Amino acid sequence: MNKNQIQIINDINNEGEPKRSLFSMLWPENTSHLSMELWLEKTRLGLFHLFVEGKNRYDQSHADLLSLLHEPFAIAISNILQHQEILRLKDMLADDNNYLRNQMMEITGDTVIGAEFGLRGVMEMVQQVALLNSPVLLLGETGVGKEVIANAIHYSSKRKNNSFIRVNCGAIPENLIDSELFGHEKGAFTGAISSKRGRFERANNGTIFLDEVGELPPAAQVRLLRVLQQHEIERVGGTETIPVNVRIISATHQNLEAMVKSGTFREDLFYRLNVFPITIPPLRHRVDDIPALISHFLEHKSRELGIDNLPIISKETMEEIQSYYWPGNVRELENFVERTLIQGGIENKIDPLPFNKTVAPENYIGTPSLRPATGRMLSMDEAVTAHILKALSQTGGRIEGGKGAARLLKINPSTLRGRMRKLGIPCGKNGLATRIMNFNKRHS
Ligand SMILES: Nc1ncnc2c1ncn2[C@@H]1O[C@H](COP(=O)(O)OP(=O)(O)OP(=O)(O)O)[C@@H](O)[C@H]1O
Repeated sequence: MNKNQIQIINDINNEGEPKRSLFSMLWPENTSHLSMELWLEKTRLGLFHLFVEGKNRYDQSHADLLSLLHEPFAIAISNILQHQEILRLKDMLADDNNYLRNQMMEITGDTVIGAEFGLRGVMEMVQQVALLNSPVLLLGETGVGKEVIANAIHYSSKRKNNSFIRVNCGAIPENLIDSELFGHEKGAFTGAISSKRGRFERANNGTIFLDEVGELPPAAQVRLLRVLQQHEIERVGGTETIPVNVRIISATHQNLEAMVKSGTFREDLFYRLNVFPITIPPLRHRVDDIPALISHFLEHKSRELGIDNLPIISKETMEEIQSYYWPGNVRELENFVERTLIQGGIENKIDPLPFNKTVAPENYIGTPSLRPATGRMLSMDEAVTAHILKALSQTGGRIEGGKGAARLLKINPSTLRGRMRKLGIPCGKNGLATRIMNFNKRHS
């Protein structure tokens, strides 16, 4: 260090202002001082000050001795400051984490629309499995709410105060999957300028959500299986094994069983993931949830877009919306609400639907409602008719066979036909479709 940075003051009265006034405020007049500035690289860390009673007590030899202590003192002070900064950042991070977790709870955990109606069965299964550590496999078409349900499981589990880490298995390039999932050490490959924790390590003590798990390439399937069996990972380029305690929720819109048969998905991995499968029904099979979903999205989206007046939806428009096929499920409905708000929200009304109903497959015949619009009780015949029509709509009008309505209703196909005749439900598809539409009009 530069010796000039140590100052010897043997008599305060020889110093100029404001130093003299400052020193006389802090120390008695009859004192000598050694003052050393502490620097680390180009950062001034502070001032180290020694004083002793009596004038003319210090000389250059004392200054030289003190200068030997400059580096250790500067390093010690710098460490203390860095430690304090780490503690401050840690507190800040914990606060941020809490805040974000609460936000997540608000967005997802608390807002599973349809939890009491169309998703009731799903939510019952969520409650059964949430507190256990068993892997869960969420099945369902795109946009049905698999991630929403994964969140609900995590936030109802004992792991809710730890991380929920989502991995979109289909969105990570194949050569980066290992490093993304398991992390890497510095220098493991070109571009690995520092070591990095993978998603499994980040999810430790929490939950990892493997979305689109059917998209995992074969090599990554093998490594995932090893983690599931051994509960430990190895970073890319690392030699140590790191234990991880992670709950696995996976999801797919694909038919994994068919993929196992065709050899594109490992059978052993399938059985490990498929411990507790939950199938989330498509939106067209729970049309009674649509009004609640629409008001939920209207409220959220209008807040986001800064639109104050919520549009009023007429009964006819709601019926039209409910009879649509919704191939993109809840996500499509959410986008539809946003688009409608942007286009017509200011006029305070929902314009005629901008979509084309003909996208529904030929055998789609709509889903009847069991809820009478007027609030009156349905007669027994009406309720049975609605129930049969609902089953038929789920089976695409099919009565017989493994995927037929009779199997769904646990009765003989001939008994079902008899009941349908008695209740005036036509058996041919065209007549059936009209019947359901009419029924919906009367009872939705
Ligand atoms: N029951 C629900 N209540 C409230 N919002 C929902 C519900 N289901 C889905 N959503 C919303 O719909 C959108 C799509 O849901 P999500 O991403 O969970 O579907 P997904 O099945 O995981 O889709 P993908 O198969 O494409 O990954 C999200 O914005 C989500 O918040």
